[in-house]
Amino acid sequence: MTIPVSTDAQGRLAIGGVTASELAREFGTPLYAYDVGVIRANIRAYRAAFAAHQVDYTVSYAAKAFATIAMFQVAVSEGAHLDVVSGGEIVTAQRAGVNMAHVSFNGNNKSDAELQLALDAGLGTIIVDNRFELNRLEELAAARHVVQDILLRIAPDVSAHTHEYIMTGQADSKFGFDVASGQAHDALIAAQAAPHLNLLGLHAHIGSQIFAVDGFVAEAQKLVDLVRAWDYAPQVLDLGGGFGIQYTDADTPIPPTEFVDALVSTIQTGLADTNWTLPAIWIEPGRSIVGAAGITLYTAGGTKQIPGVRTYQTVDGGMGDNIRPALYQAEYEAVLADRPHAATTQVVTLAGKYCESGDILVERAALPPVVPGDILAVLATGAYGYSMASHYNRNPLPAVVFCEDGQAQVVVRRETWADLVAFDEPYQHD
Ligand SMILES: Cc1ncc(COP(=O)(O)O)c(C=O)c1O
Ligand SMILES: N[C@@H](CCCC[NH3+])C(=O)O
Repeated sequence: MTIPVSTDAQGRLAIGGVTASELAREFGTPLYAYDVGVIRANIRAYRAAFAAHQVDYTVSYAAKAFATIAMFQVAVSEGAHLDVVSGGEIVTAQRAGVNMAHVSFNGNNKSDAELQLALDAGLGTIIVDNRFELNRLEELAAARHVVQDILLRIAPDVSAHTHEYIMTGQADSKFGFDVASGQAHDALIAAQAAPHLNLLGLHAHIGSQIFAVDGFVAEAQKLVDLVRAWDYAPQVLDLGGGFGIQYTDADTPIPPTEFVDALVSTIQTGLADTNWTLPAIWIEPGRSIVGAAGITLYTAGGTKQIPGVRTYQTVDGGMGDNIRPALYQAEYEAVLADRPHAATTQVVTLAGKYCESGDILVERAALPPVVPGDILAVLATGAYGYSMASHYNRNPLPAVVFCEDGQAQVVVRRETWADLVAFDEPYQHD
């Protein structure tokens, strides 16, 4: 195991000061358990990194990584703003009591209903992705006699080193205005001329789970070059999210200060010889705020040993609560909750309970002996686990519990089998 874990006085895995196996006993499994202190520390680290530069900045938590009322409350209590991508995330923010002026709205195909909700809710910034949306937003804002602050999302044509499906900044992307064809410049002119839109600046995002600082430097430089070429002094440059975290020993995470220092210095240096006010620098981290804070607890089921091939160790969850291994070949580490530091004696494949051969949580999990009923913990599942969960095979979604200072609180209740059929209507055909 390479990921550091906390333990209680008996050496058992602890989450926010609560013993993991006790969480499992009290709240059942599968269970998403979060150490709230880690979420707070991650937000503080980004904010401190910016504060050290004395620049105008905003750290917006990218809600898509894990969107619940409780999470939004914690994020804003630490001074983070929020970046949302759907009507559902906007309504969750409203229910969490988030100041809507601190919410930005991303997305490549926002519906009319979502844009209307955003305007009516008074969202601070809408990050306009394409020309269709720019025109539509102007019409909707005009109908309401409001002026909406916007950023233009630019496709920065930076190919980040990450899985193809989570790479978004290259030119051939469904996101943002293309620069080379002149679409981005046309959008700038149109946005500046739109009476009900107030252009604050530009946005870009290069992808997710990125470790190399150079991708972010290239992205910041692209935006700097662009605003210089356009002779346009932006009030805001938003560099998106995508900062990588450690899932296994193959990952070498970079501290927030390194990313932030590189972004700030690229923008400062790049604009040093202009007489412009330095734009506010915004970022939108999701995974690096919540990923390491979350652990999924499972109850071990039986094993299947195939001599000379492998041993499957089953658990009571799987691809319905964590689709990332099946979708991106994502890797995780697992520990036995009551003996996280015990010597490992076997390498098993941690398999879920879903009707799918690809329902594997950890391909090669080094573990001590496991017996049915043991609690297994998959580490660093806080981002894109719950938020990408599904009801596949009609399995209910697990509960989410927040742990802090030795206290545990359910913040999303466990679904029941009855919940699963609650929206179904019988078919009546005469
Ligand atoms: C526009 C935008 N901002 C922020 C994020 C958050 O990314 P991450 O969770 O990797 O920090 C994403 C997801 O990749 C995104 O598409
Ligand atoms: N959901 C992806 C990342 C995509 C981020 C959204 N643009 C993951 O689990 O890694």
